[in-house]
Amino acid sequence: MQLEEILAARRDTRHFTDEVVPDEVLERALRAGHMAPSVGLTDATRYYVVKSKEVKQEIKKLFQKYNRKAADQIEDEAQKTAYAVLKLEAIVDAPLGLVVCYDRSVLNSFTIGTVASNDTIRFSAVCAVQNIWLSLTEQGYSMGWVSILDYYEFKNLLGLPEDIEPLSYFCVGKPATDYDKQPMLQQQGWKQKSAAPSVMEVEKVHLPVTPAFEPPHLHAPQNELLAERLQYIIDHKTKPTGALGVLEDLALQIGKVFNTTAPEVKHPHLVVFAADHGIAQHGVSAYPQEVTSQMVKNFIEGGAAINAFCQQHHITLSIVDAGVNYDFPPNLPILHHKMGRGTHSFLHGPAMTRNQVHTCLQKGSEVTTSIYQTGCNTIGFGEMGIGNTSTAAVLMSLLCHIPIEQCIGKGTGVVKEKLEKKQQLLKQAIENYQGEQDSFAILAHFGGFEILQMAGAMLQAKRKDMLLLIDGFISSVAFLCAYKIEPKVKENAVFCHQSDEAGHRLLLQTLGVNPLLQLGMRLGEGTGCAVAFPLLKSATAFLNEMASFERAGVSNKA
Ligand SMILES: Cc1cc2ncn([C@H]3O[C@H](COP(=O)(O)O)[C@@H](O)[C@H]3O)c2cc1C
Ligand SMILES: O=C(O)c1cccnc1
Repeated sequence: MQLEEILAARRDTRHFTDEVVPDEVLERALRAGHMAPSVGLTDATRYYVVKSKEVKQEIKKLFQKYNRKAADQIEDEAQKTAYAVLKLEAIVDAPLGLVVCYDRSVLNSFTIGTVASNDTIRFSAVCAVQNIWLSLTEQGYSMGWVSILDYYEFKNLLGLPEDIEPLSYFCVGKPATDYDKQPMLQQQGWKQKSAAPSVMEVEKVHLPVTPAFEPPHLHAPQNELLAERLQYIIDHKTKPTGALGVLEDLALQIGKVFNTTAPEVKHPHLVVFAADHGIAQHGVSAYPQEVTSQMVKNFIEGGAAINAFCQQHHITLSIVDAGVNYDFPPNLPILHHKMGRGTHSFLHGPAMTRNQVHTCLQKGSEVTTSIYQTGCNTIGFGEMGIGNTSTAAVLMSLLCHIPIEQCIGKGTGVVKEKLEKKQQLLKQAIENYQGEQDSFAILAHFGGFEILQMAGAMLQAKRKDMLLLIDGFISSVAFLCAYKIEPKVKENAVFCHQSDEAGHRLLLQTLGVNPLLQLGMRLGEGTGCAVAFPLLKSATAFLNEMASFERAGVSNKA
């Protein structure tokens, strides 16, 4: 067969005969895969063959679980019915299964072509898949790509080593049909393939113009007279002096921030900034990177912890895609401020550029402005980003000059060897850093799109005289970044909860602040802010509603 013929005949196949695939056929196909280009000559593509019926059956169950999930997402009834009859896999019926994987441990040392995106390792595996597909077609066989799988569960099911990531599962065999020489989905009337490739010419460049982020111009210093008046009112409520403890400090702070003796929390809002981290590729989290995008969907569907607490306290929730490694549909109800598909790993090079730091601060600031315009005066900051306790730990260490060991915690639950690996990697990353020591250089090198957008949002909230609710470890590190730019941001910040993440207590101490709660939580998402919210309401309630000694006719102390 000529190349053109092979290309035209290649089909994503779901219907196979039970004819065994001879070893020579598979070997020839895998040799073709091995001839495919690989980024930086990494040769990181790995193959696993599945022949066992039992293994196939378990993989099929996983497919069925996710296929049900996919079907549930279809709203149109006719489309749902059409979808139900499509055969989208042949896991059990195909004589052979092939798992194409890539070994991400190649990222542990310098690898050509991965500086901009380590997706290139995965893309290399895809090139191998296409070669295998063409070789099988040439030999009279075919393959089907099973993409409806949860890769994390799939990886666990196969017992793949930690650094081996599955690209997908492929059904291999002799095709039982040629689908009338067209893609199966077209033959079945699901969709028509476009007649010709879509091609356009780029005729000019659009050079980025990033205005340097302007630190907030603050209004007049906080009003001393007002502070005295507030303290007087608090002290003359019908209670022993200081008897409402922390609520008194909180009432004083809220009054000062809102510049009134009768403060009210208006349209409270919680923003979760989500982004991915290149460092997650090195296995520093107990969970895979896909969880970030999956949790964003969970936030939208209302299923996360922060949804429950926001609903409980009537707090409006917004989600920002600050740089998740996933392309969300543009019509998803999130704020699209994507800086990229995750930062680069900071192990050997910078996570982002200085320009990106400025853009993050700017975009974060825009998020707050849009929320402020809804009449909100109280804003909480949460985050979601697999690997972000690592980024946060390094930023804390370098910005506060605290040894990294004291900043690292177990994050999502890394223990024993994995925790040791996290410690080693982060130590190594800091040792590898040869750049300047100013805050912006450090922020650019170690990054965190969501952390810096949060910092920008906090600075703008200060500028707008809003009350800032700070959550756990990561939110506090974002605050630290904002504080390095404008220390007065502290006047407006309420530290809601001391997380169980190891570095948080020390960070709060270093910032000289006291958290409202310590509930042993270590989640993030802004949950600490939401849980502490009733305390703010109690603070304003006693200030606004309690009688003074004079009004109630109660005798004050002698
Ligand atoms: C299901 C799930 C929901 C979460 N919600 C917040 N995080 C939290 O855990 C992550 C940080 O921990 P590490 O650095 O170990 O990855 C962040 O995404 C944080 O928001 C979650 C983590 C998971 C797994
Ligand atoms: O305190 C936090 O913000 C935190 C701790 C562990 C995991 N995720 C977030």
